Amino acid sequence: MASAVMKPSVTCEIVESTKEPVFEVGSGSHGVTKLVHNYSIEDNINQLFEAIDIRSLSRNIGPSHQMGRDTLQRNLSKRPIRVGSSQATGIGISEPLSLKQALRGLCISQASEMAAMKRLARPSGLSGISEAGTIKRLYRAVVVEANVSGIPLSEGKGNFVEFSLVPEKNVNLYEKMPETEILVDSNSSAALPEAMLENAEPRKNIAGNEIFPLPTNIRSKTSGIELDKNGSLNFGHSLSSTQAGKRVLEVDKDVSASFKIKNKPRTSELNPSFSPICSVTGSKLGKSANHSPHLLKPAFRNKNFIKKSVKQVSSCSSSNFSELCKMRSDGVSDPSMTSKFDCEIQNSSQKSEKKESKTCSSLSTSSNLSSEATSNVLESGATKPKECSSSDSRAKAAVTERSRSREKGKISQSSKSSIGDHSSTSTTSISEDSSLSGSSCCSGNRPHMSKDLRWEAIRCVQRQHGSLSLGHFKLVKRLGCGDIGTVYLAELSNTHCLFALKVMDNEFLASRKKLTRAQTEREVLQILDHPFLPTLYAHFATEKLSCLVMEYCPGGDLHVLRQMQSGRYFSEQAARFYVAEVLLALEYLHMLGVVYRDLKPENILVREDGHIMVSDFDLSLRSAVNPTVLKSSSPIAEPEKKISSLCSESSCIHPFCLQPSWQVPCFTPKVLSAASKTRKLKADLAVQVSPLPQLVAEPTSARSNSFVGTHEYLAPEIIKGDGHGSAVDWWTFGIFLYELLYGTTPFKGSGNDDTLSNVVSRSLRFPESPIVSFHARDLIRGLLVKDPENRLGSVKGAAEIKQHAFFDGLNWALIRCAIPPELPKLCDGGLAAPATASQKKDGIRCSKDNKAIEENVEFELF
Ligand SMILES: Nc1ncnc2c1ncn2[C@@H]1O[C@H](COP(=O)(O)OP(=O)(O)OP(=O)(O)O)[C@@H](O)[C@H]1O
Repeated sequence: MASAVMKPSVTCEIVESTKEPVFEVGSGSHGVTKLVHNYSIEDNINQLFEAIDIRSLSRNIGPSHQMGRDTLQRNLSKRPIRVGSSQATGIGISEPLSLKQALRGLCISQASEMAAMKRLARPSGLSGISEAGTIKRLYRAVVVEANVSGIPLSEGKGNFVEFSLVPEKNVNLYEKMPETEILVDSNSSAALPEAMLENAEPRKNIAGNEIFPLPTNIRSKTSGIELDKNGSLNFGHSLSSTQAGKRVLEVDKDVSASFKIKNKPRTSELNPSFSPICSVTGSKLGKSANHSPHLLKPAFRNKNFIKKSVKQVSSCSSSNFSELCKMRSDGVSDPSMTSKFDCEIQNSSQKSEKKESKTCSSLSTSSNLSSEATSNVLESGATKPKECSSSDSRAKAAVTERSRSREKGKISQSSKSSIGDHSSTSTTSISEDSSLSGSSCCSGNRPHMSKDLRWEAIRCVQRQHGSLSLGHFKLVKRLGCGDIGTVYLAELSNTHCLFALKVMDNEFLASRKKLTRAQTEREVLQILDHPFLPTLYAHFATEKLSCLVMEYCPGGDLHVLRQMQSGRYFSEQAARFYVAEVLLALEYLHMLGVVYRDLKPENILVREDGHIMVSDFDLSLRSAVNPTVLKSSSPIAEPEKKISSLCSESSCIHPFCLQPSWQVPCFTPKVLSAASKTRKLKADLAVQVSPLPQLVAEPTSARSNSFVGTHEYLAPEIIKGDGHGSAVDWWTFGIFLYELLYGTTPFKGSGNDDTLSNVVSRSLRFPESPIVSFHARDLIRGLLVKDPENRLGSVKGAAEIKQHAFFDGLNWALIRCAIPPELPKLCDGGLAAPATASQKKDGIRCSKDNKAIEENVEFELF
């Protein structure tokens, strides 16, 4: 019986095995292993590794036995397991050097892919990671090309042996989050803007999915599940919809530069009966999933679940979008499911076409709008929806539930209004089509939302009815009204798909010279595809009305949310989160050549999951953008930044900070061969790092003389009429941060004129209370520099601002997966914050609106 014996000599040899005969091992200083039994290759390789293990162990057994025992213990605790075994009793790998020898010729990329697959396949609670260090984290699974390793193989047994090196120890999941990875669906990953990916290095696994390292304190947005500090699972936040506190101030500025202001004063009182802030950590998602009829983001990638859902799909009525939508809201996100949906939808549309709409498409028939009335708003040539005898009871129930869920109360209104004057603009207008007729689905080339079933719901209606019209929507409630139109929560009939429907009166727009604004908004919306910006699903127009079908954002806006905070200001942490997301949205807009110009808390809507959505683009300035690659200044020029960026924090944001666990093994195998080496590399980099070039895509050529914005947010150069460009967004960004932190804007005067003069001439002051960190104040100071040339962000745009110390430790690339600040409790249905008396009227007015449309009387738009 062959057995392996460790010789306490310098050269270790594997001589014999006391167990089952596996190897007969040749002796000698080289320790050549000779295969004498035709056991499985797995066993052979395992044995080889045992031998390596033993050999390396023996090296440690020298003069001190104690040392040898310690090493043995250490190494035992790192033991990986055999292929296919769930027990940690297989091969032992003790030292990186031995491992390197043994694993020469490994296919590293395949190894890491398999590691990722295996980790994902394991129950999360068991995904502990041993202390074996970087090498074992990244080499958990390897494919050994046996012939490269010098192991003779039996013919016909194949040349590959798969090893799984998995950790044995279960550890606190939360602690080990930095070492885990998130699987991002290949399609949705495309949604990550490049700016957000600058620090994370995704790699593709076998399935073609991109894998990103997952740092501490993150959750999977797709699953909606997050981990608290104890490692226990919480469900995603939901926030009540709060359209109420809109600072509505209608401002018209005619060509002659004077402007009329209809000021609806901003009351700063909240209804005392409104519930104070309370944590929603817990079961919110489940609740909102039940009550809120709008679609949730794709959820779990759970095989079983998907299978089950596929069954449901195949058995569901092909014409019933409700089912499809519901299933999507239940979390079906698998691409295969989408194609399945597509098939079903295709079939459904074909079938229903064949049946000449005799079978109930009921897409518009259960609408509140009567067919007679809808004929008024149906565009010319559109097929008039047929009457349907049976309405969708589930849709009705959902709507009833929603209307029941409207909470009562009173909320403050904002006095900040947007001033829009394009009269003197020198904007480069990029217009696609200005015709106000026809309808269009805007799904083209939008990877971020491509899996969203709402696209298909709209397409389905278009297929069935030729084009989309107002008659296909049930208006659920009025969300609010702006300078150029009124926004409704609307359900695409019979689909459970909710949208924000912005309805604009063409005549009104023309008479107030606001057609350009409406057009700008549509054009900007059409090019957006970003997690923090709204999706435009479709737009259509009649002779009388123009409509934008947008993504509905149920969480209200930051102005209202701020007033719900104690002290009416956000904590610094919450403010940092919101401004960071806004910054990414602005960065994306600037890259598209869009200067936003209307940043204020009122325009920052909160999604159900607590992340933000920047809205309202009618004041945007569009221009060409010239991306420039700027060479960073030398590390000597910015010693503080560079060195501080090389910190030990796993969530460091600085592009120069190379996190060992974030390295892509394919490119840096040597760096990752041992934790100590990585540490050394990191230390070396602190000295040697050479500056990387930076991509700057600021629309620096954008110039305008328009007097646009909101008084308290207007940049000095706008007020002075000096002409302005993208730097105005960094000014407003400073005011925005100030308001979130202090609950007021810095230059607010007793009236608008006062405010404007303060903006131009008064120096920036910070109140003593609340106490705000130096970094936050420093950032505000940098942004609120009156001369736009010297303003932070004016040279390198968002990239400059992102590097400010206020954002230290923030993971830009994965912020959309970060846990948003706690939100006030959702009211039932998650649709609305407390309704004001006027809102209560709105509820009634909603139905009146429909009536108004029906009767073609003055539609309450403005
Ligand atoms: N996608 C959306 N989801 C939910 N609510 C929305 C959405 N878009 C707009 N709203 C709400 O509808 C209201 C009107 O929005 P709109 O953008 O038309 O006007 P505004 O913000 O006052 O801008 P402006 O007057 O500058 O056009 C706002 O209170 C806003 O909160």
